[in-house]
Amino acid sequence: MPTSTDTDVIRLDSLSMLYPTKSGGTVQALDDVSLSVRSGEFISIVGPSGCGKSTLLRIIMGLSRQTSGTVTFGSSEETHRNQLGMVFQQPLLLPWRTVRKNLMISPDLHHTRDAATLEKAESLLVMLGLEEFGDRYPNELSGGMQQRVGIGRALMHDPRILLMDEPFGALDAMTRDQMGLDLLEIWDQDRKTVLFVTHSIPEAVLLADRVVVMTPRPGRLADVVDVSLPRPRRLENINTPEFGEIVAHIRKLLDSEHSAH
Ligand SMILES: Nc1ncnc2c1ncn2[C@@H]1O[C@H](COP(=O)(O)OP(=O)(O)OP(=O)(O)O)[C@@H](O)[C@H]1O
Repeated sequence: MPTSTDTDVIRLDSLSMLYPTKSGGTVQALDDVSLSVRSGEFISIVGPSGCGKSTLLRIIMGLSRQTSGTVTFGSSEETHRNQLGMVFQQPLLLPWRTVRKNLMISPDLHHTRDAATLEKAESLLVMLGLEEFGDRYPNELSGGMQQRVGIGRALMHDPRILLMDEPFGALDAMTRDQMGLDLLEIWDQDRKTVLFVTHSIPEAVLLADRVVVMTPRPGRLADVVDVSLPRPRRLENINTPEFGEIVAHIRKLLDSEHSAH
């Protein structure tokens, strides 16, 4: 059981997930995952392919229902969904809508378009460095810019918690590094709580306060590693011995879990 405090925004208690298979059996994706996430924390989640990282975010988001265990938001389980924003690996933009109108998808769907939501979209365009591109269509943007729109869309309703599932996985290495730093800048403005899934250990360490390391399927928590490097973080941090030590420690954890299976 995780130790809970007043500032916890998400608490996972003994989460397990079994998926039914077509042959009538089951696949266990998660096994007894417990974690407390504090308000404003940036948590990265790493683990081998198929260990249940996406499943974990989908359960928190409410897109999947766990087989057992509980997810608690703040002090209650209710009305949490509008506190959550999710960013996927593919930004899933509507190609026939401009950038501005892609940001407005949710207000348009929920008939909440008003002066405040339009103003929010404009301020996000500025924050994301896309003010020149509001009237452009997704196919006129680079991959990094498209992903920025995806992040903007998740931020439209000002969620307290941002769930990010390999958001930079489809980007080239340089764009990816820059996007990580941009994300930290956005995060620094109002310190949302972030859960960030990635396959890159250096990216996980560069961004996070803590890195959750998962075992191969069924995903359990191998360890939760503190990253006490000073902020603001910069790419130069990657070359420091402290950074290298944390990365090596996580790599070792993943390797030992891999060989134990
Ligand atoms: N809807 C589903 N039905 C059946 N099995 C599923 C379903 N979704 C995921 N799984 C299985 O559950 C396990 C965990 O999948 P999940 O996508 O959560 O892993 P992941 O860690 O995010 O993987 P990756 O890093 O490759 O994206 C996998 O074995 C996968 O095949």
